[in-house]
Amino acid sequence: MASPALSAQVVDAPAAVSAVIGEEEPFTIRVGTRRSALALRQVDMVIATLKAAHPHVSFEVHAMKTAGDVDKVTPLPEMGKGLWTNELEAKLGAHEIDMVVHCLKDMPTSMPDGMVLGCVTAREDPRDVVVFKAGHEGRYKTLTDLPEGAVVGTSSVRRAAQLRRRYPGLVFRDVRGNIDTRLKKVDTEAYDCIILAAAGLLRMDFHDRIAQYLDSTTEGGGMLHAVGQGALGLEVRDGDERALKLLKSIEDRPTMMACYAERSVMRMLEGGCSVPIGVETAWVDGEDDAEGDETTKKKLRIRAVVVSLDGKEGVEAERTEEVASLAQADSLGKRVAQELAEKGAQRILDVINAKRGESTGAIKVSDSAFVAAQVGS
Ligand SMILES: NCc1[nH]cc(CCC(=O)O)c1CC(=O)O
Repeated sequence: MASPALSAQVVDAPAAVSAVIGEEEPFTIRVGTRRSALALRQVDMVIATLKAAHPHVSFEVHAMKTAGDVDKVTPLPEMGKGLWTNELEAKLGAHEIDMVVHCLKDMPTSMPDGMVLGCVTAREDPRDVVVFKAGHEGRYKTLTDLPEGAVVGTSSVRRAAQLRRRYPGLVFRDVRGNIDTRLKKVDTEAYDCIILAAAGLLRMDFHDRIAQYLDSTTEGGGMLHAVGQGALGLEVRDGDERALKLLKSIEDRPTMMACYAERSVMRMLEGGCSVPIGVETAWVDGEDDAEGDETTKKKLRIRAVVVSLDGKEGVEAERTEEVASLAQADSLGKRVAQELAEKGAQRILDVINAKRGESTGAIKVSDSAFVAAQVGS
């Protein structure tokens, strides 16, 4: 990516010079986004990065509400897939916009026909965090400090189920709404703390509300974050080469590969509905070879867990492999899903499906599902 200083020089150059150095014709990209403060902040960040690298391109923000923004009552797992994305994708398909900036974690793991995940940008901290009620911070530093019966706000089955497993004395209660709403609710309603993604809080400058970061190494019982959490996914129409080329310049390849692996695990395990699955990926040093550090291959380590709704059962898997392409990231994810299935994830998913009834469709991890999964979809 060009540095902002270099880009500024290109902008200031006379037209003739621009032509000589191959500067392109100006054009406009219409960028779709949700209307929440976080979504708008994210779209601003993406546009700022794109503009720095491509000063000849203009950007227009088209903000709109999605089903997830409108219906704040129906439990999330019952709202089906694409509750944060469908309306935006319809506009993209109708050529009313050219690109959508999503929280990658809100994007279904299979892309609709005619759309592609053009790129994933640099990831914010992917971890979940604990935010205590204002005034509680003095008394409690971590979840372990909370007394029996303390109320934890989260509407995420993944979060509640993992934490129930580690902290059976805590009570879990739904909390919905944008970040501001949830922070207000923890302060004023009957919650002792809430669990949120670090990424949203950090992007909205609420650093000071973060009391504890939760990950697999958390003392007293950690948890794994959502697939794609903390990353932004930029979606465009398949075949829109101009937009795709633009996105390539701001892609973060290691993040994109890690997220492909995470999404692949989830895609293999889900059927008609969402699965309480946590993941954690890291690039770790591979074997040193004779050439020394320069050629040391980085390996991708992925941990994953599938938990039962009551938190009583959990199936975990971990693999570390060399990954140098999106297809390899995808296969790593499939192997992790296969391992989870072999260890009993299917039993947990069957119970969840039975509870949710027939409307959501059954989850089945079968060999045919593995074969049918599209690499890179
Ligand atoms: N719709 C929920 C949602 N989608 C993305 C984020 C956080 C930001 C991110 O993961 O990139 C959140 C809020 C939360 O989980 O606390």
